[in-house]
Amino acid sequence: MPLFETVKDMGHEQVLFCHGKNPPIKAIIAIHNTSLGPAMGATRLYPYVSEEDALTDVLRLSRGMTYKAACANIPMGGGKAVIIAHPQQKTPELLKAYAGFINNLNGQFITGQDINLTPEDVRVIREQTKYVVGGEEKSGGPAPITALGVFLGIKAAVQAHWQSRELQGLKVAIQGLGNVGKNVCRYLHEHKIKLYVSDVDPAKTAEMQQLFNATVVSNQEIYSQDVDIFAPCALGGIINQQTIPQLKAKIIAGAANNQLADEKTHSQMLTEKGITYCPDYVINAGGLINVYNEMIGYEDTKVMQQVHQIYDTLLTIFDIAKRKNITTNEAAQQLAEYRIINTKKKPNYQ
Ligand SMILES: NC(=O)C1=CN([C@@H]2O[C@H](COP(=O)(O)OP(=O)(O)OC[C@H]3O[C@@H](n4cnc5c(N)ncnc54)[C@H](O)[C@@H]3O)[C@@H](O)[C@H]2O)C=CC1
Ligand SMILES: O=C(O)C(=O)Cc1c[nH]c2ccccc12
Repeated sequence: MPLFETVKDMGHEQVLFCHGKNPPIKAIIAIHNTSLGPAMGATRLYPYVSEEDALTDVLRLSRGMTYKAACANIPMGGGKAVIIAHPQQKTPELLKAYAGFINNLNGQFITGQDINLTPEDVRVIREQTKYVVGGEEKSGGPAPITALGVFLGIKAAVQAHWQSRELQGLKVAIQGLGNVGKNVCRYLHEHKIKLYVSDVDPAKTAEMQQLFNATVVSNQEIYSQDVDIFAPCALGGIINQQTIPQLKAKIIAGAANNQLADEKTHSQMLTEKGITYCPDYVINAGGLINVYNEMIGYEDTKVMQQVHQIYDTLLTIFDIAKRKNITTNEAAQQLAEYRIINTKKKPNYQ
């Protein structure tokens, strides 16, 4: 699709193509919507196969951030950035050059750590720009809060799907046991849920087997497990034409961004199959909630209250979907767009 057609279709305000020769840098910063405040979104460094893939990823992720903030009642806009590079090409010079591009946006984009960036990388970026958040000592990073949000989302989906509060005895398949996935496992195990896990890193599956008596399965088999709930906590695009027919789970509730390979087609297929899908940007808002509160002054009780809202928001979304006979994905998008139109803009964060 021609560039402006796509951007118009998805509703982005600005897309910045960042290029430099010395050091060589290619990055894209996408600002989707700043109606509620400056655009927030962490930066992902990834060796994209093509520039088209990088653009598609950043456009979808940044729009997801707009909806994420709106659904979580965070008065900020949505953006996201990708640096097209292999992790081995990551140098302090590259990160500093990238920080220069963030500065050019004068606070309209606030970023932090996503895939393939470390807290140390964020420190390097912070030397050059004030528009980065995350990695504060006191909050312990966003992942444990994201995991709590996912756990609460699972509870909401169980309530909506089976009208039940009972978690004990349920079976959950978790794909990806990184910072979020392992904490999701911990919450589920504490509630006597049986775990089935996969990860490309055998050390991580072994740890979950040992700590929580999880059953280890391969990445190919994770989709077809005879479980109640599937929790994708690794990559995007995993709900697609190939995987949907394999699913036995009745609920999809996980942290990964961009879970649906094609939002319209695949959310429709899930609805037809009677699967309750928790829209990714609603259930994984814990990370954003955490970094936003670091920015404005962290208070545990406030963060907990905002994360617990994920439960109620999901129930509202399931209810809208049922009443209007639309997918949960469409319902979440409608809720987000309603809030964006009806919320008065806050002054800029500087
Ligand atoms: N950390 C956070 O607060 C937030 C994370 N997310 C999303 O949640 C997902 C997980 O995030 P983190 O745990 O922080 O990342 P992470 O990088 O710590 O963990 C990802 C895990 O997935 C595994 N993995 C990679 N490819 C896999 C495959 N094909 N099959 C199975 N496992 C595979 C990796 O080995 C790793 O253990 C990502 O998609 C991220 O964008 C979304 C919102 C907030
Ligand atoms: O939920 C996402 O995809 C995020 O990008 C959340 C997030 C994690 N760390 C950050 C730092 C600045 C802005 C957003 C985030």
